[in-house]
Amino acid sequence: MTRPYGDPVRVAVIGGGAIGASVVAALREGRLPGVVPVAVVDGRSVGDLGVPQLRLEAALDQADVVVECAGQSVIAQSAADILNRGIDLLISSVGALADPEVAAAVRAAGPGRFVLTAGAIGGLDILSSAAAQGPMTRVEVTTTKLPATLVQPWMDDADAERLRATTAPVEVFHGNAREATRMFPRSLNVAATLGWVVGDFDKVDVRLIADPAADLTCHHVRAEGEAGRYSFEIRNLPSAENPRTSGVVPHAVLRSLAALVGRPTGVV
Ligand SMILES: NC(=O)C1=CN([C@@H]2O[C@H](COP(=O)(O)OP(=O)(O)OC[C@H]3O[C@@H](n4cnc5c(N)ncnc54)[C@H](OP(=O)(O)O)[C@@H]3O)[C@@H](O)[C@H]2O)C=CC1
Ligand SMILES: O=C([O-])CC(=O)C(=O)O
Repeated sequence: MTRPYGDPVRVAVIGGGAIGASVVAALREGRLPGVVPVAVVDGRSVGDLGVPQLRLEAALDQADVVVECAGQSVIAQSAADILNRGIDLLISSVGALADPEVAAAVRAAGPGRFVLTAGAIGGLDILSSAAAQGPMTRVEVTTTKLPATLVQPWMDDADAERLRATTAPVEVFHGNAREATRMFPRSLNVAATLGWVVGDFDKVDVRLIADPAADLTCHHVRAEGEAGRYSFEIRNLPSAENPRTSGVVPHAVLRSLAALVGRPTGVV
């Protein structure tokens, strides 16, 4: 969307939960000068976040940029439409792009631009550069979270209860990033982000561990290729609002938003 030089960048936030509410609050406090929140969109009432809660259509009428922090269905259902309207899109639910049809539709849409936030992890810059130098031969991530945060609607009651009650670490998933983010859509977007960065969701080997002692959420990334060998261990404090999500994620989203609107903060 074209806007006169110097006009504020208007942001609609989809998802007024742990990430979205923090992003709206930070923007209202002026964290990114010249970037203003104009609407929040959510399927349920989010209370008073200081901006109107609108339906998606009404929010898009007012927005230069959409920040998605709701869930993968929003990307599957609305990303192409948002981009086709010339609105830029920042994606948190990166796992949606592990579906080849969704990824193709998003890549083909425009003139709006889309970017993915690094979210809960880091090191994606060097992995992206390394994958550009030559194919990665090994990409692995082991994520460890509190058991209750990993219960899924597809689990039967007995399995869900066993998971909640576990007193020792237990592996709940081992497979590739495409399958990982489909089975744990609100917990393994990081695995999909690694897949996107190295250009192959199926190459990323993902282990998900439920650990009752995991006061910090851990993402241990190991990768190897022609360019070198990499290992990062990230330990994030879970969000107080939603322990499934790392507390740092809204700050990553704000950092990505700064870059998207052309005001990157230092290291990019
Ligand atoms: N890239 C990364 O590193 C990370 C990405 N994420 C992604 O961000 C998403 C949001 O995280 P978080 O803020 O912690 O989650 P929350 O559950 O706290 O908030 C999400 C909000 O979005 C709402 N919502 C869900 N689907 C839609 C929809 N189709 N339209 C409008 N509103 C919707 C939810 O409503 P309801 O509860 O009724 O569904 C909820 O109010 C996660 O689901 C995940 O996909 C999260 C963490 C890290
Ligand atoms: O916040 C995190 O640590 C990771 C997460 O939920 C996700 O990747 O979906």
